[in-house]
Amino acid sequence: MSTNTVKKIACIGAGYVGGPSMAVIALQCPNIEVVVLDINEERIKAWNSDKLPIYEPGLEEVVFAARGRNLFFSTDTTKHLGEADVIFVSVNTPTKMSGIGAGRAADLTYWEGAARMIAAVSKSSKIVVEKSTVPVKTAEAIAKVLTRNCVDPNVKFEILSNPEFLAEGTAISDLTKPDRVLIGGQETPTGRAALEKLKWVYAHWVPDNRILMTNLWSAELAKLTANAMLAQRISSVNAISALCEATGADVSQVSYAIGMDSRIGPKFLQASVGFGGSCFQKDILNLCYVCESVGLKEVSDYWYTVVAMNDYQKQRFVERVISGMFNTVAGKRIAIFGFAFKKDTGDTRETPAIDVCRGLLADGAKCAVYDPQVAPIQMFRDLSAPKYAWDRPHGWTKSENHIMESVQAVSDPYSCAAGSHAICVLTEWDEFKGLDYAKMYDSMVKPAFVFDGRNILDHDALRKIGFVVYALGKPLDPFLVRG
Ligand SMILES: NC(=O)c1ccc[n+]([C@@H]2O[C@H](COP(=O)([O-])OP(=O)(O)OC[C@H]3O[C@@H](n4cnc5c(N)ncnc54)[C@H](O)[C@@H]3O)[C@@H](O)[C@H]2O)c1
Ligand SMILES: O=c1ccn([C@@H]2O[C@H](COP(=O)(O)OP(=O)(O)O[C@H]3O[C@H](CO)[C@@H](O)[C@H](O)[C@H]3O)[C@@H](O)[C@H]2O)c(=O)[nH]1
Repeated sequence: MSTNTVKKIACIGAGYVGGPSMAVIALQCPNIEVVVLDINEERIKAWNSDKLPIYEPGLEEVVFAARGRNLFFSTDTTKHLGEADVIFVSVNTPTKMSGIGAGRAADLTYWEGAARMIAAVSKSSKIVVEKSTVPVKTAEAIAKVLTRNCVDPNVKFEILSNPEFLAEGTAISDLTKPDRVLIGGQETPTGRAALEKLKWVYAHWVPDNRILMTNLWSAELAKLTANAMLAQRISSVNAISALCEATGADVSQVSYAIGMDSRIGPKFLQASVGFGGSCFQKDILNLCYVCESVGLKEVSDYWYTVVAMNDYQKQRFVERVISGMFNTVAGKRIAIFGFAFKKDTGDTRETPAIDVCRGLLADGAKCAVYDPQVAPIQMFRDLSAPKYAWDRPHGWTKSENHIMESVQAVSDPYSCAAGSHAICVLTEWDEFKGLDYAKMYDSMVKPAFVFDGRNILDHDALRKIGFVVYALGKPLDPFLVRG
């Protein structure tokens, strides 16, 4: 038998990363027992039910195939952490809300809690794998927590960094056919042995040349850098979208033209109302904070502009809506099409829809929101939560009355548009492309506006119906240009 054999894997954190990534490992490695653990009992209950706690194309098939065979979801951390030889930690690493580094630094409370749990129950040596996105050098801190808290001095911990690059909405295909799997470890004999063990797990389905092995700090930093560079592309094209509107250029044509340059490439050049999601902003702020803490203020300032440009883009969109509608939206019903941060997910973390709705509500609008995957309770929570409160297991539940009064969650797009002055497209759901806009037009207040924050609709067809159309980064409709 190979010395690399892993018999049991446990994962702390049954969220968007822990759930899907462990399900794929279980499916691909039927001889390894995989147990996903969480402190959130409701979440574990949902993972064990027919209605999984997250929506992700292809996820049900994978979970239903492996669950009960070699994939388990549990809250019994003591038993399963004690038995596992490899432990992934995939807990949330939110932005700090208070204290030193508030608003930028990563809050490692959950990570430290997980490390203390591992130390308390470990009676045999373990490989502990950082799956969460963490600041560079976290492995060093975690090693100290583990070794100083473990009751048995013979127990050894080897820490690996194995950041996750999946994107929501495509998680299962990203996990099944990853561009690369990155594993960082210590450059010592025991570190190299641990690297080989984890590589052995992935080698069940990932080709050898796609499994990269680096030192710990490179792996930790590569994750933050990948997200920073992806977000930077979006902020760059969004910056150009503003210039397009001012000059009559068309951002889709500009993106296409530059994307044909093989050095630039065509992906991630889609102008939008702004990037959202739980990772980009958090990880850039985290990167900025790491830079600052080692005295690299200029480097920090450089990356910070990516977030600042994203905030500008969301604000710019709100201002376009308000100025287009005769400088006021007070008392006007605005149909919001899409609340999730991207299509094919029900996730609303840091979705640009939150900032756009808040901006419109602040000007007195009434927002009617339709999203095929987002539950109304989630929308209300998001619109009333303080910044960064969402990324905590026992999150924010308070809803402010004035938000409840001005926001309506609607279960179909036609009722959402009826009686509205404008439709704002904030998520690129495919179903929005095939709707009967002529029917909607007839039910709306005139002039009826469409503000397409994703550039997914047929703008010429909408204009023919009679809509005044704003398309992000495209030549402005004369109606919207102030005389
Ligand atoms: N969401 C993504 O697409 C994505 C992709 C790559 C990396 N990441 C990173 O992965 C990490 C996890 O992200 P996520 O989206 O899965 O978060 P999530 O909030 O969906 O899941 C984290 C889970 O950890 C649980 N948890 C926290 N502390 C715990 C503890 N001590 N014991 C047991 N469970 C605990 C929480 O209850 C929660 O269910 C973050 O660092 C994130 O930046 C996320
Ligand atoms: O050209 C583009 C591409 C994306 N977006 C927006 O950018 C955000 C993020 O999209 P995406 O990156 O596809 O989804 P995430 O699930 O946030 O995945 C990112 O963040 C994850 C968490 O770290 C990483 O693992 C992934 O590699 C990285 O793509 C969304 O609001 C998108 O609508 C654009 O506006 N224009």
